[in-house]
Amino acid sequence: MTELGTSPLLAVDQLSVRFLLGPGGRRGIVHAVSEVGFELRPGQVLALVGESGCGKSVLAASLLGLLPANGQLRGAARLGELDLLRATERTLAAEVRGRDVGLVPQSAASHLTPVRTVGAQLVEAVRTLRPELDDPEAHAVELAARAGLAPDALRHYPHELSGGLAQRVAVAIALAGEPRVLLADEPTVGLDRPLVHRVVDTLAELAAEGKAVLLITHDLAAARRVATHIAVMYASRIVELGPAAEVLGEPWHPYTGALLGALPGGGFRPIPGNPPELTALPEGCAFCARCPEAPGYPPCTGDPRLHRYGERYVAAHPPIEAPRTEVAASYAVR
Ligand SMILES: Nc1ncnc2c1ncn2[C@@H]1O[C@H](COP(=O)(O)OP(=O)(O)OP(=O)(O)O)[C@@H](O)[C@H]1O
Ligand code: NI
Repeated sequence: MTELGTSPLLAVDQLSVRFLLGPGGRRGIVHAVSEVGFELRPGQVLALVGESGCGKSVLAASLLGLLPANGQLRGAARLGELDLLRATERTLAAEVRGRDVGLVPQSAASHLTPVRTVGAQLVEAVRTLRPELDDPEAHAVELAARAGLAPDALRHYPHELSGGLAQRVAVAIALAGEPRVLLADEPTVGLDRPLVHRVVDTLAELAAEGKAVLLITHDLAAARRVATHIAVMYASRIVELGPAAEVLGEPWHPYTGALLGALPGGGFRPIPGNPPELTALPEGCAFCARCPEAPGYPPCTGDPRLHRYGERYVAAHPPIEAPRTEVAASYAVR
């Protein structure tokens, strides 16, 4: 696991994103991300899980300066020494996106040019991002190997590749700028289980080499396979955060438990009802309206902020034997 004292590559604190609907927000305000905090250190794979629309992609976009024009940001986010939320577009484009932060997009094939081989596209990424290298072709083959691709795959056009191979091409391209952080937004959507495993295993290997990975996914089974840490997001907030084995082994927030119950191993029990509208979030714990345990045990305090208990953080639902209740001032993932 992580060595203590390693400083975070990415540190997010109290980050909120609002979208104004209509001029001045007169038609409503979407609370897409609320007071989110986490830290990401070398060697960690942090899986950000939660149902569709809870704010995962908006959170990722906000870190990279890719929010739509009606988005408003508050809080703090640092990439090493760089203040991401105050960085200029020029800095974000030149130093962050594709460089310090490698992006593995959803449906990779659609981000590739159909008329050129994937090898040519990978070599071009190397030429652009590593102009100092004498032999970009050789480096492209090396990157492909690190992403689990045989050199032969590079001769193909995107449409000739399976979804799993296309995702690995995307991983290879994301590695071209030697990023310290990899951000993968639903990299396994539409893949069958063995391919899901191969893609996420590749991400885990990169973390083991010292990179930090933020894996955004609906897929708790994939998260269970490779994540060192889990952040569970519901209706714009992180409701639970901690070491993956502990959070998945003994979820404290009933939403985490409900997500696990919807897996094959949990009996495929769907979560009844729908998440609240992000334009009209309730006060307090947003999950209460759907909660199988409400009113129940552990009792819901209704406080939607994360509270810290040792290495774990949970909102609204203190563990049964809570040693101490303290609002998390920061979100050190240890
Ligand atoms: N420009 C925008 N204006 C208003 N609302 C927006 C805008 N962009 C995104 N949203 C809303 O923000 C919320 C969060 O969306 P987001 O894409 O982050 O969800 P997600 O968790 O990534 O879902 P999925 O798993 O389906 O990708 C959604 O309700 C979405 O409709
Ligand atoms: Ni998304």
